[in-house]
Amino acid sequence: MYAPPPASDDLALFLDFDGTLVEIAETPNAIETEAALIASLQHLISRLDGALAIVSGRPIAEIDRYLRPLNLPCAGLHGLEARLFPGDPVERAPVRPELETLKAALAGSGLLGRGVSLEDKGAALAVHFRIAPDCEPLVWQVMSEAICELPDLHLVRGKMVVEAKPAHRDKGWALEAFMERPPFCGRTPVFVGDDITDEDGIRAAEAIGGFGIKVGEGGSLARFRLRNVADVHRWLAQDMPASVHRGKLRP
Ligand SMILES: O=P(O)(O)OC[C@H]1O[C@H](O[C@H]2O[C@H](CO)[C@@H](O)[C@H](O)[C@H]2O)[C@H](O)[C@@H](O)[C@@H]1O
Repeated sequence: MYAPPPASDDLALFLDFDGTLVEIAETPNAIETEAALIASLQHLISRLDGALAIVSGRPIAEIDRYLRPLNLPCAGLHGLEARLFPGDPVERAPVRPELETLKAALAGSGLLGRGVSLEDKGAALAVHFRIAPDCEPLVWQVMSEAICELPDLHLVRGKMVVEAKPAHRDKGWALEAFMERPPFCGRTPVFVGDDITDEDGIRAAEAIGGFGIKVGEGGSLARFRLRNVADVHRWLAQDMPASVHRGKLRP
């Protein structure tokens, strides 16, 4: 895999959040967003005529909070939430009652509180074990046994996390939904991401004539690779005037 070409003005850019735009932290709330990143995104939105979207496993409300004052086209919860146009209300998939059964199984497992934590995102659940990596096999076992009885849900692995969600939406669906509409349609889609769930977005981009950029190590369908979050920031900031690069927002 090679370094990507500079971002040109005819792209539609789809950016994962954790591990791509912000460094991975010990817990979900411990991440930090750099002011220079906000400035780069703002500059790119104008260069790409608005064809830039965040596609994350987090809820859109959190993305908005971390990227304030930006309000971008965004897909959250791996596509279960979508805001296709900036400023629109967020469209949300219904919360499946099966998730309550899964929560009860997790509560009864004794895992929570031993360094394993539950992130209840409404329509999706994430079980984190970054603080207790030895618990990974048990987390997977408890969740996959519970899921056997709940065929409408499926499990996806992420970085030190197992997530449960309905299978009908993923990051590939999100990219395709954006690409049907202006200002994305007619452009070359590029998906940038670091995690297993980003491969759906990368596959969708490549399938319609675009390309993927894998961030960090590990196998990927992507044609291009950037080493880390800092390299992503440098790639996004190419061709930016120095004043923007230093993190100065336009009024
Ligand atoms: O699709 P993404 O934007 O990459 O979001 C994926 C998940 O990110 C968060 O968890 C991950 O990042 C945390 C902060 O760095 C880290 O502590 C955790 O171990 C990672 O799995 C978020 O909490 C999840 O809801 C997202 O699905």
